[in-house]
Amino acid sequence: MTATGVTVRKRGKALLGPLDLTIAKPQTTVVMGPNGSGKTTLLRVLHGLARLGEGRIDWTCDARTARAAQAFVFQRPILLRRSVLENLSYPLHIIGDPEATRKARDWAERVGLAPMLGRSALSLSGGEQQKLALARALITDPALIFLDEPTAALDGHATREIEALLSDARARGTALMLATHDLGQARRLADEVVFVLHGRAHEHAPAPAFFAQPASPEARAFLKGDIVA
Ligand SMILES: Nc1ncnc2c1ncn2[C@@H]1O[C@H](COP(=O)(O)OP(=O)(O)OP(=O)(O)O)[C@@H](O)[C@H]1O
Repeated sequence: MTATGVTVRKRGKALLGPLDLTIAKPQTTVVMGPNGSGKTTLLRVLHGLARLGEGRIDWTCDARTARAAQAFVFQRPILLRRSVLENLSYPLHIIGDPEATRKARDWAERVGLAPMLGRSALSLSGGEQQKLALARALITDPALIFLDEPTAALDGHATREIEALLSDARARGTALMLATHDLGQARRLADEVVFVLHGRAHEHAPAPAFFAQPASPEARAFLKGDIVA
């Protein structure tokens, strides 16, 4: 994926950009940066949820095909007012997969939601809901998943479970693009880091290099926990 001169505006105000970014291979790209720097807007515009102002976003295939092979997981899971089973099988039913129900049961087993298949998704705990949202994103075997602060509202146990699912997905070749405020999570999961500041990709580096020796004073300050404005 290559983003060139990407901007997003809302009522004339620049929310993002101009931003240039190339993600070369399936890996875990962690997007970090201060509040309001544009992390969410970046994920949204790449996935087509925010309207592109100027610039272009090129995928290795056409944009429609690329986006059909992507999923987006939000901080607060957006679930159907239906059972866990129906939520899980929904993306497969949409594409007419005859094995939708069997695959949904398999995934429920994998993520520990098998005993809750018949329950309303909205009756689950926050951690269970996020596991469900993630399993529903993974069930179609997407090429790329965007995750916007997926564990920000969760406790340590639920966070660990979500991170294990993300590591599994990554090991199976799914690319992940994850915005997080959690420095520990970034260190645990990132192959590379995009540090966003004032709507631009201020730094983009392999994770070990970024954490050991960030290039800019702003990234150094951010990693130290200083306030970066
Ligand atoms: N719908 C909107 N209308 C107007 N301004 C918006 C809207 N969404 C985001 N913004 C503004 O765009 C800028 C980028 O916001 P964005 O949510 O992408 O940042 P972020 O890095 O994800 O922030 P946070 O870490 O606080 O979630 C901010 O200045 C924000 O106030």
